[in-house]
Amino acid sequence: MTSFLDHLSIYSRNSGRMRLCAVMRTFLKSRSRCGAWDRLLQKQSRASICSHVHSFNEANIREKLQAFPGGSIDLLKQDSGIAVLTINNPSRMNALSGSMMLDLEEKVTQLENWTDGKGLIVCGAAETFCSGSDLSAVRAISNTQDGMMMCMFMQNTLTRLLRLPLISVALVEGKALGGGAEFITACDFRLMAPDSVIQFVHKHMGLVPGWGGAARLVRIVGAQKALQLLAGALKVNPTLGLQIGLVDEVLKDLHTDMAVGTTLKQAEQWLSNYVKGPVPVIQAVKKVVLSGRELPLSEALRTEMSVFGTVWGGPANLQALANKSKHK
Ligand SMILES: CCCC(=O)SCCNC(=O)CCNC(=O)[C@H](O)C(C)(C)COP(=O)(O)OP(=O)(O)OC[C@H]1O[C@@H](n2cnc3c(N)ncnc32)[C@H](O)[C@@H]1OP(=O)(O)O
Repeated sequence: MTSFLDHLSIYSRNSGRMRLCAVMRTFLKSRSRCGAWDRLLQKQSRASICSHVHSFNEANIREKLQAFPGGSIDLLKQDSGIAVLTINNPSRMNALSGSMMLDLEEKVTQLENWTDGKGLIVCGAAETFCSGSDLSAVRAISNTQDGMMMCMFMQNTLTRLLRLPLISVALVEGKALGGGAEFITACDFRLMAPDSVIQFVHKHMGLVPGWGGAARLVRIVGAQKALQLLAGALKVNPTLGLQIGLVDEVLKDLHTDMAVGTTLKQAEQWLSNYVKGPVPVIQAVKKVVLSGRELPLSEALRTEMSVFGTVWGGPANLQALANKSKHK
């Protein structure tokens, strides 16, 4: 547990004012009766890490965010076990308004409680992904304290999104800019439509990522490439995305191949390869990979064992044994 908490100490190094680390330690230690998985995962953030932070008034930030309405985050949970989360604010290229940030958190909570879920596709409405934070809200809360509160709220929400026991994929059509580029790093996989672009434009805005996008990007593409993408504010097209490992697949061009269906259909098809099978097994797969990704080895091994215990001798395991499965 120590090392995981040490990861969190970055908050206290970066912000003398907020003194997050000590508070988070106390908070997470108070949960020590739960398994490693529970400690790691989202239930802590439901109560919200943020609410335990000195000088972070969650009600206050909610009120502030609510003052910037527009757009919505729509969630469709399907019988297939794949949900579709749509960033919906087309008149602003799906920029995230304050109310959409609140909406996103509410939808993540719903997904945390979705016991039948296996997969998640995150996409944007009207053939574009997301142009980042709504600039009118950014302008209005440009003081440091409000900016940091918004940043923490979004970090918390996107961390919970990434930690869902669902296999998630971002479907990038059009543009994923700024916070939109950060958003896609909070999914397990990324698919790009042929003419789409991912760009961490933060540098051009006099910013760095704040929604956890830099930390996640380093883990996805490595520190060298992440530095290039952020310092150069490079435009990542599908070819570059594939080359650096930011993108897992480029979708077929709808204009040249009418048979492939919509981009969403293509994404569902792609994801279906990874979510075939019983819910407990698919969720267990996500859990062991997530703990391997986030925890120190010794703790990841312990978590893996406890997750293993949930499927060993379970219905799917017994069925496979009874069928004398061969894997030719
Ligand atoms: C920690 C988070 C950091 C951040 O996310 S900071 C925000 C970073 N994002 C940006 O700076 C994006 C700025 N926008 C753009 O570069 C361009 O609008 C973009 C997305 C390339 C689209 O260009 P075009 O296709 O030419 O379309 P356009 O410029 O006419 O935009 C259509 C309407 O959408 C609006 N829009 C686009 N991005 C927005 C945003 N982030 N916040 C608020 N409004 C935004 C834009 O103002 C325009 O509205 P209107 O038609 O002029 O009323």
